Amino acid sequence: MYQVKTYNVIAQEGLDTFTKDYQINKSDHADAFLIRSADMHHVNFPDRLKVIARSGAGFNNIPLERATKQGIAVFNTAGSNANAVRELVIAVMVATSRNLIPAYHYAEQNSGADISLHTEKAKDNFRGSELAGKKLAVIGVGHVGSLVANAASALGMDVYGYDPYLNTDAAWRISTSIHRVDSMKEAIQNADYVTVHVPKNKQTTGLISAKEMEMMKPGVHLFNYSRIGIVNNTDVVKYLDNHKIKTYATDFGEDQILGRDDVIVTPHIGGATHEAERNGSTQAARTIMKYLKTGDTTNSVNLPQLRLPFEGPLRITLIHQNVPKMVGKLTDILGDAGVNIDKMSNASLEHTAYTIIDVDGLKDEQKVLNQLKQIDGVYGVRLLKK
Ligand SMILES: NC(=O)C1=CN([C@@H]2O[C@H](COP(=O)(O)OP(=O)(O)OC[C@H]3O[C@@H](n4cnc5c(N)ncnc54)[C@H](O)[C@@H]3O)[C@@H](O)[C@H]2O)C=CC1
Ligand SMILES: O=C(O)CCC(=O)C(=O)O
Repeated sequence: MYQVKTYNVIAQEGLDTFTKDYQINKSDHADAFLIRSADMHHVNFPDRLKVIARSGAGFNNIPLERATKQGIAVFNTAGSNANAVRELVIAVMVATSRNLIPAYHYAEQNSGADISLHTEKAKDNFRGSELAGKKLAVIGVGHVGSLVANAASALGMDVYGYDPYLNTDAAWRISTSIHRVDSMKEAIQNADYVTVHVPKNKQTTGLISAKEMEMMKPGVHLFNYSRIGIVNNTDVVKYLDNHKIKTYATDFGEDQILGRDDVIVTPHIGGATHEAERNGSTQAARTIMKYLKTGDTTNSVNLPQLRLPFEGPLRITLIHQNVPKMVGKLTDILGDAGVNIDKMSNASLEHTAYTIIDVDGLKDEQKVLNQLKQIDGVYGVRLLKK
C-alpha cells in the first residue's frame, strides 16, 4: 500500500482518483506528496518519499535540487488551470479599461440617493476605453500566456508575444494572429497592456523592473498573475507615482502596493476555480500512480521525461548524475549478477539523468539494488514489479 500525504486543500475528485493501493493521510512516512502552494523549502523529505506532485503550474515552492539528490521525482500539472488564469486576466483587463471598480463603488455609495438622477452626470467620470485595437504584450507564451494571447486577439487586440524558450507544443497553441517578437523591448514598447506569464526562477526574478518600465509607454496597464518578485514592486510604486504606469494588477499582494486606487490585488485566485482544482488534482493523482507503478516521468520538472512501455516482469529505475560511464557501471553490476536486460532507456536533463532498465533473471534483489545505490552519483534506485 502506497502512502500519499496531502498539503493544502486538494479537490476531492483528485483524491477519489487514487485506486485501493493508495492510502491518503497526513503521515510523514509518505511515498508521495500531493501539494499545491505549500512551501516545501523547509520540509524534510522522508527517506521513503519517491514523488512530489504539484497540483498547479508553478513549482518555485519546491526545492528541486534537494529533491533530485534525494532521488525524488517532482511533477507539476501545467495547463490544468491555464483557462482559469486566462479568464481572470481578461476579466481584470476589462475591469481596468472600463473603470469597473470605481464605477461600482460610486453606485454602491450612492444607492441611498435616487441614482438615476445623477447617472447621466456621473458616467462622465467613468468613461473607459475599449480593448479592441489596443496593443497587448504577453511575456511568456506557455500554457497561460498562449490562452491569454489568443483570447485578447479574439477581442480585437493587437497582440505581441515574447518567449525566448517557447517549445513546439506551445507554439502550436498560439493563433497566427499573434506577432512573435525576439526581444522584451519590441514586445513592451508602445504596449497599452503588458501581462507576464513566466515561471519564477533566478532568471525571471525582477524580469520586469525599472529598466523595462522605462521602455513602456506612459499610461500602460501592467499585469502580474505569475508570482511575486517577477515584477519588482519597489519599481512599480515609483512608476505608479510618476504616472508612467496607470494600473498594476496582480494576484500577489505585498504591503508596499496595497491600499492604492491604481493597484488591483487579488488573493492568489488565478487557479481557484472548481474546474481548475479538479483538473489539477486528478492529473496529479494520475501522475503519482503512473510514476510509482511504471517510472514514467512525463511532465516531470526535475527529471528528463522518459516513458517506456512496461511489460514486466521487473523494472529497475535510477535517478543519477549525468556523467560519462554511468550507464556502463549500471550494466556491469547487472551483468555480474547474471541479470538479463530486456529493454533499456536513458535520458538526461542538464546535470541529471534517468535510466529505466527492464530485466529478468534478478535473483538476489536486495544485494543488486544495494550495489547500484552505492555507485557514486546515483541518487535513487527503485525496483518495480508488474
Ligand atoms: N495566479 C495563479 O493562480 C497562477 C499562476 N501561475 C503562474 O504562471 C506561470 C506560468 O504558467 P504556465 O503558463 O502554465 O507555465 P508554462 O511553463 O506553460 O509557460 C511558461 C512560459 O514562460 C516562458 N519563459 C520562461 N522564462 C522566460 C523569460 N525569461 N522570458 C519570457 N518567457 C519565458 C517559457 O518558455 C514558457 O513558455 C507559472 O509558473 C505560475 O508561477 C500559473 C497558474 C495559476
Ligand atoms: O491555486 C493554486 O494551488 C495555485 C495556482 C498557481 O499559482 C499555480 O498553479 O502556479
